[in-house]
Amino acid sequence: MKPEIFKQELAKIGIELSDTQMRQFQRYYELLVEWNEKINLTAITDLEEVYLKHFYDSITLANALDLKDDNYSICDVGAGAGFPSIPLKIVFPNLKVSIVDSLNKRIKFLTLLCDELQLENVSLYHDRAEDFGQNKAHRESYDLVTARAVARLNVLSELCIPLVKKDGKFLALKAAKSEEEVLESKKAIATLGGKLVEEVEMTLPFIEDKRYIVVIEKKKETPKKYPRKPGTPNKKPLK
Ligand SMILES: C[S@@+](CC[C@H](N)C(=O)[O-])C[C@H]1O[C@@H](n2cnc3c(N)ncnc32)[C@H](O)[C@@H]1O
Repeated sequence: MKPEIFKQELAKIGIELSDTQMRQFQRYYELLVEWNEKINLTAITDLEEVYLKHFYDSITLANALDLKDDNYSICDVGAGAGFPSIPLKIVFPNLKVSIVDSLNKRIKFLTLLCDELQLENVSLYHDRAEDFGQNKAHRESYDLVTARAVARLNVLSELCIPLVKKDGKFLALKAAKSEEEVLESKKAIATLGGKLVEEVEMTLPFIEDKRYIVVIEKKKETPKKYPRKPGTPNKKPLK
């Protein structure tokens, strides 16, 4: 998807990008490709593919809730090179973004990126989500928590739901087969204090790939023992 088409496709879903925002995406692309030569950030480096499969795909989260007016705090768990939260921050500058990732090289890239793009109200944390979720400063403190391509939903729920404040939402961006993952995770979601609200289905333009946003609302406090210690959610997923 060429940058101009990206702009047109976003306009179709009610998002109008300014010249400044278009320049921010262009600079994001340049830095991503430049840094990808030094540290592994993404397998996708072709301009049109980055605009579609990273930038546009990240912004599809806006199909699940209106991000325009509320000054939501959003935590992106395992954002890697910044997806989905940095494209969302460019489009919705009112968001208060926190990113937690266990790889310091990626946090360093994001520090430089946020500086170059002059993004305000972005906090970056080098930490494991399992420890971050037990940290009083972050536990049950975000309106929204999101993640893309980090783990299966049952594992991801343990990493993300503890960070969501009561009545807030966990939004998992998923590619195919999300129904299977949702079924497998139902009990874990309930154990962690969440409730499945809906699965928003959409299709990426041009390539017709299906995408899903699993929306989980936090109904009750998460029991203190979750998340368990680093590595355990992955080794012994909640059943
Ligand atoms: C496959 S990458 C996906 C990155 C990005 N979300 C995307 O969609 O392009 C997974 C990222 O999650 C991070 N990650 C994996 N497990 C984690 C954990 N337990 N706590 C924090 N970060 C984690 C990795 O360091 C990596 O940057």
